Amino acid sequence: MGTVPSAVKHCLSYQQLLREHLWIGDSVAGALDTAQETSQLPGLPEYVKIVEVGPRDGLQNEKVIVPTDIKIEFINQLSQTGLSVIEVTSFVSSKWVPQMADHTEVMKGIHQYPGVRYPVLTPNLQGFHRAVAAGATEISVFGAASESFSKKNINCSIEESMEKFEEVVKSARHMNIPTRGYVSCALGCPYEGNITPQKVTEVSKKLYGMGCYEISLGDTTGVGTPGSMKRMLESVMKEIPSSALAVHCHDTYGQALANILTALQVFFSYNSLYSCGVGCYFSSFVSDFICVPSLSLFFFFCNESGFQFCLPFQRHRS
Ligand SMILES: CC(C)(COP(=O)([O-])OP(=O)([O-])OC[C@H]1O[C@@H](n2cnc3c(N)ncnc32)[C@H](O)[C@@H]1OP(=O)([O-])[O-])[C@@H](O)C(=O)NCCC(=O)NCCSC(=O)C[C@@](C)(O)CC(=O)[O-]
Repeated sequence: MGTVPSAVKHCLSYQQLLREHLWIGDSVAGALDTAQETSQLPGLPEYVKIVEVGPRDGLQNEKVIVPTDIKIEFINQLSQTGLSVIEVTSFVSSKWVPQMADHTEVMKGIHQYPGVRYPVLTPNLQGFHRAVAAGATEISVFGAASESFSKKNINCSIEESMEKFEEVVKSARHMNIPTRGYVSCALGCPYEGNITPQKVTEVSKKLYGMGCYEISLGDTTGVGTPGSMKRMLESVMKEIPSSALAVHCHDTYGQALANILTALQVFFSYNSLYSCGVGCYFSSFVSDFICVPSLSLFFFFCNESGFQFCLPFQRHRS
């Protein structure tokens, strides 16, 4: 893809880039289009769903508070790119995550495009009720496979977190609100180091069992490798159908794409044998959009230096 910024390659397939002629001349695009559009790489999914989490996972780490209207504009522009799911914000404590203090304003302020879903993070019932009051129609609870990370992130043990999530999922179900579940530290923990695939499986199974429709397995600090990704997924897939799994790979050490490729291959091989559907996330680093919010969204991906965002994928097989 020549000089197309690498972060852009993370979010669009080459077919989509060519089809929409974003930077590439019509003649080149046309020539490649016919030959490549119909072909599918063997051993890889035909379709991948991207769930954009930049407005939440990216912005939550920004040191300078991003103005609410910029966040809303960012989300509105993302909505026009063809994404089907955009994670908007988190209903967490502003003492812990000041960047998300405007969750209600952001949720109420965005334009909700038809066909796009806008989930938000809710760690407990308090967050859930606030999210619903702000108009959220899909939520995510977020646990961890590491005790230390759970305590530092949401101030409770894994077991306590499961009790809180159970309440949230139950309330959500009564209101016909779908819930996703995150499992952080699926490939390693910043405090404990190695995390066993068995522990990831155990936590994932609990979240799935309580009613989360999809489990997103997070390589929170980007320490994963294709080998550890494969081992972890093979363990989790013994308990949870791959159609209900996603991966969320931070690109801290430049391994996200390799890890995602591995996840897609593992999901594909299982799907070929069994049923359908996969999911995976990846993240990248972006920096420019805050400075140039009025430009086309894709200009925002030019520099790989700023904050992080994640793009979950999901595949459907016919
Ligand atoms: C979980 C809590 C809220 C517990 O908060 P807490 O302080 O531990 O809990 P608490 O229940 O003892 O409550 C203490 C105070 O917090 C308030 N409170 C209680 N709940 C809420 C709420 N929902 N929203 C707003 N306020 C809340 C509550 O009202 C009370 O207020 P006070 O009486 O002191 O004034 C807190 O620890 C927190 O906000 N943590 C932040 C977690 C977070 O957002 N982390 C980053 C996202 S997770 C992530 O990035 C990983 C992921 C998903 O991306 C996947 C991956 O990469 O691996």
